[in-house]
Amino acid sequence: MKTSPIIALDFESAQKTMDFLRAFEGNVNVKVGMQLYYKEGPAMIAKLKERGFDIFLDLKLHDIPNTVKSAMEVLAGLGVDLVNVHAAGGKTMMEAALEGLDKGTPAGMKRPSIIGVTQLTSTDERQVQEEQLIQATLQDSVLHYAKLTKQAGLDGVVCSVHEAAVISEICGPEFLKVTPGIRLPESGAHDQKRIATPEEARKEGSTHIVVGRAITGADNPREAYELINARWKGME
Ligand SMILES: O=c1ccn([C@@H]2O[C@H](COP(=O)(O)O)[C@@H](O)[C@H]2O)c(=O)[nH]1
Repeated sequence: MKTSPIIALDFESAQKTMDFLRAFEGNVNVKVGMQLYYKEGPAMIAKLKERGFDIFLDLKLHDIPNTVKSAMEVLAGLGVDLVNVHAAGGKTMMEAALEGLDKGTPAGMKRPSIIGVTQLTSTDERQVQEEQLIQATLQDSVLHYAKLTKQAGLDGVVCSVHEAAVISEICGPEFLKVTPGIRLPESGAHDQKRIATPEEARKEGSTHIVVGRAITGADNPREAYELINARWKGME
């Protein structure tokens, strides 16, 4: 994927999505999540590909290895650029995901990159310890999942900006650190717990930032995108 911000297309229909994208050229990255994909399916991906967008299909697969492998085999045929699984599904599940992706990628096409979700950016320290009953800090838990993801042969992780630097140290700078939870200083956190600005993401070594509501909820989404892109790339 290009290094420009990945816009989270959390819309309820193809119509609303394409209306929103009218202000954008095909040279931006977009993310299709559960809401849009479950509503519109593969036809939505085809529409976005037609317009030339790079696509992150964010379905966060988490199931037994055989099921994830078969599902990835299907997703590989869609022609998206990036897919993901939950690292909590374990190393064997992630290896199976990669196997399915390799198997399903049509001849002559590049295999989509695949990353593991460590701890959701809506999770905080208390939840890790009290709800997940993990006897470690949130950062150690994220780092553990990052190492597991790397051992399984995946291309990187979803994490927050706050863990990107330490993951780079341990897993290497080229290991993808795709970081949601991006906010401008003036915007609210909503349901996110581990938030950061585009500038912090650049300084901490995120390879990609995912931005939803700070762009889609703005009065002028194109202007918000340009501002975030400039701050992310250090052009402001
Ligand atoms: O840990 C994660 C993994 C995925 N997401 C997704 O990113 C966007 C963020 O949207 P905002 O409106 O910018 O909060 C959303 O689609 C999530 O499903 C995440 O936030 N955290």
